[in-house]
Amino acid sequence: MLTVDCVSRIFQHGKAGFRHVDFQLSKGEVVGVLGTSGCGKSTLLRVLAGLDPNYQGMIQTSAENPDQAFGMMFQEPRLMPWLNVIDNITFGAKRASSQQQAEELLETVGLAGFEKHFPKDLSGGMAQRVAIARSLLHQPEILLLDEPFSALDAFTKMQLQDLLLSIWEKHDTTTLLVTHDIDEAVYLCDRVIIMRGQPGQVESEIHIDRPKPRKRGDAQLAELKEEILKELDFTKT
Ligand SMILES: Nc1ncnc2c1ncn2[C@@H]1O[C@H](COP(=O)(O)OP(=O)(O)OP(=O)(O)O)[C@@H](O)[C@H]1O
Repeated sequence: MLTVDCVSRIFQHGKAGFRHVDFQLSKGEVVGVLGTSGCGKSTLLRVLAGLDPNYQGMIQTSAENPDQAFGMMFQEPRLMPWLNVIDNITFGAKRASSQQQAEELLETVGLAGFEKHFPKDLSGGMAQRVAIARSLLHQPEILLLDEPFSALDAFTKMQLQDLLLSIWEKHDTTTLLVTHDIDEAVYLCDRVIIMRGQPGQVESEIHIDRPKPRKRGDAQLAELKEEILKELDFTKT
């Protein structure tokens, strides 16, 4: 569970990344964050992940061990080129069981047998699969995804979205997904938070009450997409 209570990030000279953000995530919930460029989505994820401690407000999780509160994945895989796949996944891990867990995760993401490959030998989609495995290694309470598939081609993106769905089904991982892709949000999320403005604030929330797995062409998802576009002020589409 995650509670974000009146959180703001003010940069030097009083410039705000985002302001007075409030929301909650329940166990196993997948929540999307949508908003126009510059409204503070990435800044918010950085603050939640503990990469930027200079925020105001309160952030609370139910994780007993703070090191296990968040796992993070970015738009690009951020693998270390001099380490093979398995060493990239276990890099920095302290537990003796990490090696075996990494091998299991590699199988989960469809890359069994690629343990000894180096990042230069992987496609963009394969590298993001490794990044997914790495983000799950310490069994985080909450997964933070910052536009994880936006650099991938359409087919690879759909494969990885379906991979996330199967991981959620198995692990019930609470997830916050920042995306620009409204189709992705309505296909994957239980709820979408809409941010607007500069500095950004939470403007509204839309519940995607459709059973999973969903059909990408579902007419009700198309209606929800329309609703989101209206909330974002793209009324002509
Ligand atoms: N270190 C910083 N110092 C000053 N301003 C910053 C800093 N980091 C981000 N900002 C500002 O905070 C605002 C929010 O940026 P952020 O990257 O979080 O937006 P975003 O919604 O993720 O944008 P995009 O969708 O384009 O990725 C922007 O106006 C940005 O210029």
